[in-house]
Amino acid sequence: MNSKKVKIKAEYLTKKFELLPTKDTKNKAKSLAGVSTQDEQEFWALRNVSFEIRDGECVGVIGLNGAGKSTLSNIISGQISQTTGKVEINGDVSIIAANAGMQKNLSGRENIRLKALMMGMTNKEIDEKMDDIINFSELGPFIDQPVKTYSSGMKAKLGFSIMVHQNPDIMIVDEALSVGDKTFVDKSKNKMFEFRDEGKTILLVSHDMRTIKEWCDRVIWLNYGEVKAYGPPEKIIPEYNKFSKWFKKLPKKEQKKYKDEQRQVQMDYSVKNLETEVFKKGLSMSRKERIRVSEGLKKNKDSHRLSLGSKVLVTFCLLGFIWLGLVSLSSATVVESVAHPVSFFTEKMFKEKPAFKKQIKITEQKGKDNTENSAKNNSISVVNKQEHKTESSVANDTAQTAKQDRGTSYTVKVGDSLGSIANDKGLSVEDIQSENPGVDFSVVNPGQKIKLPASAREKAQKNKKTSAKGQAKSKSTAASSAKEKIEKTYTVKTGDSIGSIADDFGFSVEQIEAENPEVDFSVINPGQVIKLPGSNK
Ligand SMILES: Nc1ncnc2c1ncn2[C@@H]1O[C@H](COP(=O)(O)OP(=O)(O)OP(=O)(O)O)[C@@H](O)[C@H]1O
Repeated sequence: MNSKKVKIKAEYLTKKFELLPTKDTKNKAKSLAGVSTQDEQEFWALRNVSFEIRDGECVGVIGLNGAGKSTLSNIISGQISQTTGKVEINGDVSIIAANAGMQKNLSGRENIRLKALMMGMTNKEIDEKMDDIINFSELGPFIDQPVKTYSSGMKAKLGFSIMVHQNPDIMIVDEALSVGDKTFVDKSKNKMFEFRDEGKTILLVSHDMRTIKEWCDRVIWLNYGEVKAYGPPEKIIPEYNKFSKWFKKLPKKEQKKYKDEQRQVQMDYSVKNLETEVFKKGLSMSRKERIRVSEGLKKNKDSHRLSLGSKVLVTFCLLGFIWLGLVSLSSATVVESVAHPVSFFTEKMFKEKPAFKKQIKITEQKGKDNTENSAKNNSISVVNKQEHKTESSVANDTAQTAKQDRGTSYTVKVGDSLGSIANDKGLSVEDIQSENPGVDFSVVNPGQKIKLPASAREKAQKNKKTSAKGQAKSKSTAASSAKEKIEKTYTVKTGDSIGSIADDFGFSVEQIEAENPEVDFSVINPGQVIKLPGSNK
């Protein structure tokens, strides 16, 4: 038995991608919401992948383009999640792949800090290592340029420098060294040998069989998402080379046919197939083991899909927002709309909001005021304005009454009694009682709905309007007498003369002189107060 500690253990791993045939935004939106579309096609990039990697091992991952190598390294580094199965990782993982985890708009230096912080290093530790990382990367002044301006070799240099200085337990190198220049690759290889000698675990994804042979203790050969073989390089590499030769020798048409058939198998795959494969191989499994495996196969769902619970929650929130929107546009309150949804939709939703209605009424009234005012003299306009203002408030009152009385009911509020309601509405207690024959009015409860007699209500509104007009009239009289009082004296302003004052107020000069016998009107000064006669000429 191998005494070395397991560093990576993968069991019955699968990875399913949804393929969308078009870039249709409708399809994209559906996919994000977790709704499957008819056009959607499943593609199993990994199928039933199981292996173990132990402490200090360097394992190579090989296979044709599209075999699933990067998908596997991304699952192990935690960048994407598997669809089914289990991955056990014991230690810190760092991945270097072309573009892996680089922020394109940040500079090389900023990316170093970001990746190091993500690995749990402190700013002080990063500052101490920053110069070493930059020197190792050989990027010189380009370290302060945005990564989006780097060549693929420069990105690989930066990624590799960051990784070796992070000193992780498990290193995943995905084709990153194939793009660097020879000097850098040699330097990086030496560094990786040092790591391997320190007993660290390395997963190396490569098409270069020489490097795989030179470095790896074991090799995983992936073929169209499946593990075709797993073993020592001296056994696996010749098998793979033989297969590669066979494939390359096929006529183009045959190559295409082979690829299409394999891809079709990847599209037709399902968890059911996986279960059949697993249990066929594991006929000798104990019942307990079968249950454990079965659970593992169901456990991980696609992370980009919403669970049923999340879908319900999202739908509920959306409906809630729509409901609140409708309530804000209607004449009902949220509580009313929830308590009486049917009447909310049939009666309240399509009625104008009272506040909106009130606004229109006031605007109309203002327009009326303006027309009337322009036709009358100033003193009358003051009074008229007061009267109209009062009528506006009657309009407001009426709108408010209409709001309360809309339909035929009134909702009892805290502190209401039958008497107070009757009083407020300008009705008699008997009016209300006769409109609600079955109701016991000895006790009225907040929230209780009572009917209001329609005719009496109109009467009440009329009464209210009349009394408001009466109030306006008396206010107008009061305003006139106030004006008379004000006009008994006049304070002389700059530019006034006895003649101009007499003209302005409709008196003769003699009348003013007679009212002010003590005043010498040959000179009058601004600020001087003079009496005005009691009546006009
Ligand atoms: N996000 C995705 N959506 C749909 N299909 C995907 C996605 N990512 C990868 N695939 C598909 O999964 C399969 C495996 O891809 P992967 O990149 O793992 O292959 P690979 O072995 O690393 O290839 P290469 O040697 O060319 O790098 C491919 O057929 C690829 O088209």
